[in-house]
Amino acid sequence: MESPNGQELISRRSNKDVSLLELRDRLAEFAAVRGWDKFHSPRNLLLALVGEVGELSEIFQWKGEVERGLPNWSSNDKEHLEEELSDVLLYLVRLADVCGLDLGQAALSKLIKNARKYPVVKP
Ligand SMILES: Nc1ccn([C@H]2C[C@H](O)[C@@H](COP(=O)(O)OP(=O)(O)OP(=O)(O)O)O2)c(=O)n1
Repeated sequence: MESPNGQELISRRSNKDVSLLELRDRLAEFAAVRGWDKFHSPRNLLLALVGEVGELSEIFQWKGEVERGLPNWSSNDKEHLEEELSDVLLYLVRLADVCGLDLGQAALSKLIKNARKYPVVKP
């Protein structure tokens, strides 16, 4: 079967909330069925993550300040950005998983810690 193109992938999207646990499990399966589990060590995943952050940075490099919502970007440029953001997220989720950590719970705890550190200052 032919692999779907970008437009087909976008039209298949639903409004269903995507959980970190679902991404974690889909990534684990993706690696397992390809025999890539052995390559997904914490260090390798960290390096892959940093590489993808570099690719993400290239999109913004030399552009000057960019308006929120990217009103002047083409759909191709937005799709490219979505892909690089996704690569970063996917490697991050996978890294947390192979480290045996629950990223969603950790992020919630960190948000609470941040709120305590930076209390709301009323004018
Ligand atoms: N050993 C690997 C290789 C890839 N991936 C997955 C995670 C990323 O979402 C994506 C990264 O794929 P590529 O290395 O092909 O990177 P790009 O998609 O960015 O391609 P390119 O670097 O050609 O732009 O594939 C993975 O899980 N494990």
